[in-house]
Amino acid sequence: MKLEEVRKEIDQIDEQMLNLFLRRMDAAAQVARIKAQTGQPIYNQRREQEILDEVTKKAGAYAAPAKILFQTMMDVSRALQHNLLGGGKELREQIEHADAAPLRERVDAVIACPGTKGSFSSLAAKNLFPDSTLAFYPRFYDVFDAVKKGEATFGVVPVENSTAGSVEEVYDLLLKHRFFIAGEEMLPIDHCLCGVPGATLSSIRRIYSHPQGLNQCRGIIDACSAEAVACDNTAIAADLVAKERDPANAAICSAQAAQKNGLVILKKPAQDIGGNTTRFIVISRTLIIEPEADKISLSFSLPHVTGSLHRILSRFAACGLNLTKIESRPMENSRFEYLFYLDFTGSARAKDTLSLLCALSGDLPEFTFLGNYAARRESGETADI
Ligand SMILES: C=C(O[C@@H]1C=C(C(=O)O)C=C[C@H]1O)C(=O)O
Repeated sequence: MKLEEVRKEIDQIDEQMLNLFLRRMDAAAQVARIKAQTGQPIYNQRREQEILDEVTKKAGAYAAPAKILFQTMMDVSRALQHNLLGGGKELREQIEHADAAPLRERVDAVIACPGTKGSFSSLAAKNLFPDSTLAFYPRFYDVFDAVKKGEATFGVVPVENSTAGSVEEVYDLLLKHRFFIAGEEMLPIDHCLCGVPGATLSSIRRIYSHPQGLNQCRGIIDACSAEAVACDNTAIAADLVAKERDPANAAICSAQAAQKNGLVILKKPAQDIGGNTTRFIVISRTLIIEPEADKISLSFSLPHVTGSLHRILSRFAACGLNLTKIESRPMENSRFEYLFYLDFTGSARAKDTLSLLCALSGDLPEFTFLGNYAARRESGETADI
């Protein structure tokens, strides 16, 4: 057979398959109506397993791909049923009625930042909320606590750095509190190695910073043969070095934090890799979706079943949503089970995306919609505060 002939055959098969797929979806819609009358849940694991066992048995050499095909068909059949029965109604209402007032205009807001004046998070906060009041808390934990208690309207915390990777503690706190993400900021991070007046590169024996700062500046720590000492925050490290007045101590922090504490800069930039950038998020107890929101964050857990993550991701891809970040964190009180955290490009107000989110909220264990906000593609200026 010639290529053209085989392709003709494939076209015919596709047409038949498409018709059968449409019939299958119509049948699933009928099942949904019956389930609504009888009060049965949409998901029937036993029935799906029976179908998959049968497919695997009959598909011979193509058992594995046939299984993927049928699993995907059942995923979309369930999604259709969730939508027909108004699944994720609460989420739909929450998204449709979300507050859309821009962050920049919230002049009465109090913004919780980790560290003290000059911390990188506070520089990011100043860019996001130029006219709001900043309140400082020692640790990321305390920032989340301040937002929880209502002491602060929002919190600004770092989530990832281009050199050192994710700030895992922040992901864990986010997944524990299930706060919304209302915005993000990216800052170029230029670290300084600084000490008290009189300190030199050769007098340094201990270098204080947040673990992220230490990880971004391994080269200079090794060059000084110094001990790396972890602190809650880079600006707190600067404060500590200033108070101890020991020329053997140095801090890795922003130039602003060095200046505020009267420290002298021994090396700038102190980081190993050029273009060092950190991404920060705004955490909020209430859902805020600014009009230009184009990034969606969510989390869920998954059963340890072959292909379960792939199947979810393929549903996002089918909706035209591009995955920009995935993180898995161990779940509390369970061994080697994970919560997945995902960022996608997209607007939750777009019809198809909203339907997908609502279907997933009914389908996935521990599903949480974490927000829809304006993605930053370029780094903001490092503000002076
Ligand atoms: C269609 C049904 O609903 C769901 C979808 C299934 C499918 O697409 O085959 C199977 C079981 C259910 O999880 C059903 O219950 O039959």
